[in-house]
Amino acid sequence: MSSAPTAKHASWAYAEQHSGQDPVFEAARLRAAELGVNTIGEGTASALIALAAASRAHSIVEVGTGVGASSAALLRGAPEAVLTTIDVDPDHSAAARDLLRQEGISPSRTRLITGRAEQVLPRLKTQGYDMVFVDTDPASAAEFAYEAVRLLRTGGMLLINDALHGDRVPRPAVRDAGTHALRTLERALLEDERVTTALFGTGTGLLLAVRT
Ligand SMILES: C[S@@+](CC[C@H](N)C(=O)[O-])C[C@H]1O[C@@H](n2cnc3c(N)ncnc32)[C@H](O)[C@@H]1O
Repeated sequence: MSSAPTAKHASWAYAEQHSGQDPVFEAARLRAAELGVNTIGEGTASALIALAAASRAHSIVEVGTGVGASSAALLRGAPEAVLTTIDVDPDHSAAARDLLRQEGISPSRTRLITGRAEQVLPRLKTQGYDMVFVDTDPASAAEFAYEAVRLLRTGGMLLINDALHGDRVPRPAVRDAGTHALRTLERALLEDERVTTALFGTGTGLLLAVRT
């Protein structure tokens, strides 16, 4: 028997707070509010830390640095990793640099690229990476995801943030372009024989595709 929607929501809210408040992610949230950009919540941060730790990643690519919360989470989980992170907005890259300093990450572990991911991703090495995290806008997520699958080694993980676009993707009546793009991407990855997928309700949706 399925649980009532309110109980489901309470479970989701409880899971989001599983790891408790963290000063680095709290600082990220405040900086993101100042800059008017979204950032990951505590639930997504703890998922990224755990998945990066499980993957024992050495090389990670991130699309959508923002204020650097997800960068900090990925590098905290994978202490041996070097992160290549791309953002088109120099103010966001600067905020991320500050946050990573606060997290105690050596600058030698991050390659912060200010530029459009459409131009940067094609230059990165095929099967050269253990993880790719995509956190930009829904319309471009599909394009970046296809590039990301090319970048991954066998066993590597692609993670698409905001894969449920808030709560829009599960509601059939919602048909805006971004929601449609994310539904199409979910189906495309499900049918892609190079990966195996799982869709988590963490944060605003986290779609995982593991390169087989
Ligand atoms: C939701 S924010 C990322 C939040 C970040 N992952 C965090 O946890 O703080 C999305 C970011 O994607 C960047 N962005 C949007 N389109 C882009 C593109 N085509 N290439 C590179 N960055 C892009 C924006 O400037 C913004 O900083």
